[in-house]
Amino acid sequence: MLEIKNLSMAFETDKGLVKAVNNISLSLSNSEILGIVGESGCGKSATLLNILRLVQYPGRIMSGEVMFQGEDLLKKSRKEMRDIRGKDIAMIFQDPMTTLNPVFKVGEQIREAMRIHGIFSNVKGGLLGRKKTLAEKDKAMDLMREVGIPSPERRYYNYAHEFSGGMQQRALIAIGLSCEPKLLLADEPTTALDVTIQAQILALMKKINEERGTGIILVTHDLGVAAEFCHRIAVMYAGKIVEIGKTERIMSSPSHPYTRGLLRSIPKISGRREKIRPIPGSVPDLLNIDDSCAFHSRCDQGSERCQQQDIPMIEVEEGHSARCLLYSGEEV
Ligand SMILES: Nc1ncnc2c1ncn2[C@@H]1O[C@H](COP(=O)(O)OP(=O)(O)OP(=O)(O)O)[C@@H](O)[C@H]1O
Ligand code: NI
Repeated sequence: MLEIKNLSMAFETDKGLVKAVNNISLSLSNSEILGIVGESGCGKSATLLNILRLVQYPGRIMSGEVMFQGEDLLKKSRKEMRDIRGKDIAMIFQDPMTTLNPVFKVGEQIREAMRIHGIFSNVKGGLLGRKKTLAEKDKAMDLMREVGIPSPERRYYNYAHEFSGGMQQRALIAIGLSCEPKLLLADEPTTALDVTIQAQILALMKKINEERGTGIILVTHDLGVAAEFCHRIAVMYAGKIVEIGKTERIMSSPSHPYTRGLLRSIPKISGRREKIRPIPGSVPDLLNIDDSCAFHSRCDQGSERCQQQDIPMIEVEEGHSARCLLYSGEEV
C-alpha cells in the first residue's frame, strides 16, 4: 500500500542543514500496523508529516519517493494532496485539544468531516432539509458510538472542553475515520493520556485495523506500546532507520545495539526482572550529521570503522535488518 524510498528531508537553518530524515526506506502492506520508535528528536514525526507533505518551512524534502497505491505523493499537486489527506490517508496527532475546534459542537465537527468526504451522498437519496440533517446526525452518532463515546445523543452537543482527553482523542479518531481512510497515521496518539485510557484508544485502533483493514503507522517513543500494538517495528535513530523487523523478532532478538539499549531501558512486563538501564549519553545534534553510524559514541560494541563509513542496512534474517557493522561479516 505504501512504500517510502530513500526519503530525505532537512530543515534549512542559518547554522546549516538539520537532517531530520536521512535516506529512509520502508513499506507498509495492506492492513498492516507498523510502529516507528525512537528517542525524542530522531525524526519520527517528520517522517509521518512527509508522507502527507505537511512539513512546514524551513523544512524541505531533499529527495526520495513516497509511493501510495502505486503513485508518488511527492509528485502530486497541492490540490491532489488535499484530496488525499483525510480521504485516503488520515492523521491523528498527540494533543487532541489543539486539533478539535473549541467553538463548534464535537458532534457537528464529526458530521462536517463526514459531509466533506461525501459520506452522505448515499444516505437515502433525495432527503431534504431537516430530514437530511437528522439522517446525517444519526450517522455521526453511529460513528461516535463505534469509537466508544458513550451516550452520543447527548455527547453530540458538547464542546471539546466538556470532553475528557480520552474522549477528545476518540472524537478525533471518529473524524479521522469519517472518510474511511485506507491509511491512518498516528503520531503519539496516546502520550497525553493516562495508562488505562491509552490502552482503550490502542484497542480501538486495533479494532478498526481488524474490522476495516485500515493500515496504521504508529509513531511512539514507547517501545512497550509498539510491541503490544504493531505487527512490525522500525527503530529510528538520528534521522535513520537503524533496525526494522517483525515485532516478535525485534523484542526477542534485537540486533542493533541501540535497540538493545532501548529494550533494557523499559520495564519488563513479565518474566525475569532486570535492572532498568538507561542508554548513556544523548542523541547527537542532527546539524550537519554525516553518514557514519550516529550511535557510535554511545555504543559499547563500536569501533573506529563505524565512524568512517556509510553503513548500509544489513539483513540479519529474513525480513529483519539492522544498520550495523556487527552483521557485515567482517571483523569490527
Ligand atoms: N523548524 C525546525 N527547524 C530546525 N530543526 C527542526 C525544526 N523542526 C524540527 N526540527 C528538528 O528535526 C528533528 C526531528 O524532529 P521530529 O519532531 O521529527 O522528532 P521526533 O522523533 O518526532 O521527536 P519527539 O519524540 O520529540 O516528537 C529534531 O532534531 C528537531 O530538532
Ligand atoms: Ni514527534
